[in-house]
Amino acid sequence: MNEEKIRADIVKWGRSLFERGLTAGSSGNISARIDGGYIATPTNSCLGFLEPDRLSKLDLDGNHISGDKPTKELPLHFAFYEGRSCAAVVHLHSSYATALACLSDTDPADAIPPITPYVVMRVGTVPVVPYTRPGSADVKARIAAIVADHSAALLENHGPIVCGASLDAAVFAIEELEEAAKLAIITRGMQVRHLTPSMIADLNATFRLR
Ligand SMILES: O=C(O)[C@@H](O)C(=O)COP(=O)(O)O
Ligand SMILES: [Zn+2]
Repeated sequence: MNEEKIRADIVKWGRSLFERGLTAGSSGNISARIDGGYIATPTNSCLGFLEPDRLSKLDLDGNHISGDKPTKELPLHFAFYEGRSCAAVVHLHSSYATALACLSDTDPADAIPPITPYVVMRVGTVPVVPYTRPGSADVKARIAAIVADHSAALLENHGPIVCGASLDAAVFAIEELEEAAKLAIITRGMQVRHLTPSMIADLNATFRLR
């Protein structure tokens, strides 16, 4: 949780996610724990062009200490930090996960069908959290209702959010969530073989990163 390393990693991952088209314009936000607080992306910043010294520094209560004004989604990020043991939170507007968040027939309790092992191992079951306006503190109660059992969610009509035990883990998980959402969309209406409950239990027992 070295601050300089976290700042460099947020810039590195932000650029990588942006350049691969996983979030566009000034959408998305990233935060990570450091000793005594957090580093977060500034509001209205483009993840592709972050500067380490301009990232927002917060104390343990989320108060802004230095750097540019933080993302307006701090209530969303803190709902994960307060509800679960995690070290980083990543929110994107990636296309396929966001598409699932917009489809009215997505299962709100289990938005990503378990059709490959990796999504079970890295992400787990993904609920859809009812719509709140971006930046609204109302999202806190909605996340609080699911966060004990889930490290990822789809924000209804908005996009995916994931937390992880490290920034790398959170990024890998949201990338896998996007890939699994893509598979779910492109195989819609086809005869898809799902992993069975016993296959999922075996994966969870063997691999699941909590
Ligand atoms: O969708 C939104 O407006 C936010 O959730 C978002 O993605 C970017 O907001 P900022 O981090 O405040 O720029
Ligand atoms: Zn957003």
